[in-house]
Amino acid sequence: MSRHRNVRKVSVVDDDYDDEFSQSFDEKYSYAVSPGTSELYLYNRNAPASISEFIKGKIQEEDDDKSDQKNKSLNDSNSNQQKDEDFMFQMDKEPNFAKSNIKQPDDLDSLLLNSLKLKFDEHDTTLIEEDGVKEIEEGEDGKQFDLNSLAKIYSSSDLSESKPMEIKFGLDDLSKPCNDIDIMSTSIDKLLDNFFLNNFQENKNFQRTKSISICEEKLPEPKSTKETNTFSLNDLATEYLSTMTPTSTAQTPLGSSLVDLIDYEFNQRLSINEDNEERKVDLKENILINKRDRGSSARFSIGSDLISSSVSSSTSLTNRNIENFSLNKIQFVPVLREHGTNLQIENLFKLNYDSEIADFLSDTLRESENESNLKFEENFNYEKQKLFSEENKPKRNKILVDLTNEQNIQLKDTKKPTTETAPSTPKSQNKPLSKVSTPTTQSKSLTKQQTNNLSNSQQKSNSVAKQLNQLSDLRISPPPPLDPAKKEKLLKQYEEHTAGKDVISLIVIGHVDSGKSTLMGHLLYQMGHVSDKQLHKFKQDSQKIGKSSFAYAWVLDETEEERSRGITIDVAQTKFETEKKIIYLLDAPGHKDFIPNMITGATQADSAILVINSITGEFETGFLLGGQTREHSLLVKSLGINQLIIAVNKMDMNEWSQERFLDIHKKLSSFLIKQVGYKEADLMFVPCSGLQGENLTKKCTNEKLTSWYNENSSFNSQSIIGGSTLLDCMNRLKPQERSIDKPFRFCVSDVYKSAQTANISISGKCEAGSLKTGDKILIVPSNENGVVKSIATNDEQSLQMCFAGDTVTLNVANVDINNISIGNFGCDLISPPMPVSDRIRARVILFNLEIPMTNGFPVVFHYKSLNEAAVVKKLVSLLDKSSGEVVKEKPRVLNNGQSAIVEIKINRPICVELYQNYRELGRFMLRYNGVTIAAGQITEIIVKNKN
Ligand SMILES: Nc1nc2c(ncn2[C@@H]2O[C@H](COP(=O)(O)OP(=O)(O)OP(=O)(O)O)[C@@H](O)[C@H]2O)c(=O)[nH]1
Repeated sequence: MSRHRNVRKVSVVDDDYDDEFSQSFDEKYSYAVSPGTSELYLYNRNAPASISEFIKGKIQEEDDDKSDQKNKSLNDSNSNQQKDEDFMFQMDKEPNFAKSNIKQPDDLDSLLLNSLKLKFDEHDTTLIEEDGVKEIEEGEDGKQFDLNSLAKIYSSSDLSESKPMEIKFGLDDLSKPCNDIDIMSTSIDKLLDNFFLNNFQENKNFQRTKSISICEEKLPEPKSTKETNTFSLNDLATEYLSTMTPTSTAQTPLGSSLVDLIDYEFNQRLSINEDNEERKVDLKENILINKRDRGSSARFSIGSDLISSSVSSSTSLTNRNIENFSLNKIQFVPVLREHGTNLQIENLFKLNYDSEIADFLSDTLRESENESNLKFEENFNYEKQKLFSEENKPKRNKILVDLTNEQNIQLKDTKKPTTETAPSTPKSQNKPLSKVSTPTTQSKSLTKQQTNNLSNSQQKSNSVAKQLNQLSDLRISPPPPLDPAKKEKLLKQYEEHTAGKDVISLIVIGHVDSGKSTLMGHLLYQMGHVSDKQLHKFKQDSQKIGKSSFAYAWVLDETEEERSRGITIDVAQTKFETEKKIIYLLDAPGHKDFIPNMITGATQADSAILVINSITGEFETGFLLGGQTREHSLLVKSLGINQLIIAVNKMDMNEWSQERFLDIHKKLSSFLIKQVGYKEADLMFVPCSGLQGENLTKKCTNEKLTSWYNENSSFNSQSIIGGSTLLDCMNRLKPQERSIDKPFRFCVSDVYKSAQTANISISGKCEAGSLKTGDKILIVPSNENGVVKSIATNDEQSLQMCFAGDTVTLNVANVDINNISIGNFGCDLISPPMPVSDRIRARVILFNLEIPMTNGFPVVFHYKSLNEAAVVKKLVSLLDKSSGEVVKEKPRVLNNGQSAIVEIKINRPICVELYQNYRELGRFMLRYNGVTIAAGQITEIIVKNKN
């Protein structure tokens, strides 16, 4: 269901992990306890300890770990510290202890300060007071606090009987023993609850159920609107709505469906009433109205005012699936999930701007496959059409050409592109369907409406006129060859850009828990991309939640949910260089629920490391039908990944057994060669242990391995080169062909407002061509155009140019974030832009089909970072698998293992390229019911004629 996914970046080079992590929380929330500690506490469900006891335990543990010097200084002041700690402890235990022991306010201040300083690890701290609230402030070298950096002391100044003293650790919560707290597994839940509860608490007596504090006196027992202590977001949202609109009679009942809530919300917000029939089309349209009318400042959400207030400007959509939260950037909007046929708001997810929600709703509703959803789709298109109409024409200086509509395009014979005058009025098209298969010499001019738009644009800017001129020459033709002199210059620039190294995107795949993240985390550590300090922290923190074996995996598994669950959810990406290569590493999730994420990652990769769990029984599980070893290798091959390193991992668990390694090699290479279609020369098997770090970057010294795995091994072959390390295998990967001399194509995987400037940051992969700072960029299909102000790698290295194969972030000026979304493409303004269509013909290979494919077969179309609902409209012809010749026209059904040409209708127009023009962009996957059923190559792009 999740359609757009982001490839999360991992700043493994960032030395200050704490700082980065703590910044993931909104400043509004004063985390006295570091997020990590709060999390530990919350996850430790069975611990009856109060938070303070828990923290003390933690500090004790940390103290135990500290260096000798530190211990010495701590020991020197041991008695005072002990006293302070005892005091804190007593204070938690006995509500009146503080009052009876502190005679003057200063006593308390100094006691607390000392006590907290102790926890601050000797950092420079001061106690400040503002509006009766005392707060510990960090000193010069701030941001280093591990614990309690914002411990607040409320109402303590007069110590009167009437005012209870309250020391808050973390978010303002009730003091509750841990096992009474209803804990949800994601921090986002907690933040959400606090968010709502903060706002409701005064009037509504909502109980705070999911965070922590220590109070000297308990707050009055809150009342709940339910028997239980927890509330669904629905309840809260409904409550919110009734709070915000007290005069309204249209109350939405508890447990309202999503539809009710949205309907209600938008009627309120947009003043849609009975009199305004035009606007009161239906709920779904309202969403789009919101999207377009309210601009980027408005967010579609229940309680959007409140939500907006806690939103920072540099937010970003990382994933539409609630499972895939990253805590790095916090923003709240509802996540929609299906419950049978009823859609309900169930949780939150973050989103960067409004247009995403419309897309998302569109997907969600469409996927539930009922009548109203189809209606929604129509409305969506209707709204989209309206966007391009004269009256709704945005005032900004941009090109508004709906290239998806053939009515807007006139085919004409002229070989010359039109000049800079306004394009001619279109002639009507009578062809029902015009297949714009490749290559074609037809070019297209624009409609009257477009002409007007273009004329306006021309008046405003000559350069835009030039761009429009280019657009009028749209055609799906092979990319024009580059002038030889320019090509030579470009290749020279590329050589400088890469310092003569090959650039390779490498995805790490394999069955769940095979050790992918651990292997890569350890490799990055050995290569110096993770500091000892970071690793120490990962080890400590993972140990605290009983997951010490995941310490290395935490290098790449950055999100709280990934760490607590011990699985990778989103694709994490990092970059490093070897002797011969510049490697973009993508760590994919192994769990079958996250295959769409894995596919998104794989679409960006050139080669793959398939990680195998060599433990007896484990390899077999991953390899059996339904295991991800099989599925992943089939998927990556279908996506055009032709080289595979097979890391036979966890060899420490079977005593580095030669027999086991060779057994796995035999079974797997046979499968990969015979069934998946790899050549033996493109496979490299390497034994290793990610956990022990053996045979990753350095030659293994363990005799159990070196005795049989060396240059003289009798079994050495094309796919086993004895003695090679994992890094050797990476260096041995063959260089990829890059379409550097083709027109620029940039697949958008993330969009967000730049934190530093008013520009928009667009992350993604440069699939073809090149781009330099100062170049203009056209985003399709919205035809948004802007100027590239800067280019940066994901480790924030600034670049003058990017080339095919690079994964970068473009900082673009003069574009509207609302008109750019994940899955869009960036093109240059020199060559014809990328074709946009909702209908293609493709050659597909079918596998995993549980039911035969017939006309009208519903699928999810996975193309680069997009997943779109689609339908296989026609089975055009059955092909001979090896020769590709047509065996049968119009087959009635297709089955597993067959190859065919099919026509696919995608639910909305998207940017696509023909396989023969751009191999990188001509491939896609089809999934049905959560299973990948086909891989395909786009052979024709069909433009629909509405006449
Ligand atoms: N003994 C041993 N254990 C390992 C090795 N590599 C990983 N593990 C353990 O296997 C478990 C899973 O490791 P991960 O790195 O999270 O596995 P993964 O494949 O990334 O998991 P997903 O991404 O969720 O599929 C952890 O407990 C690791 O410590 C190894 O080489 N030897």
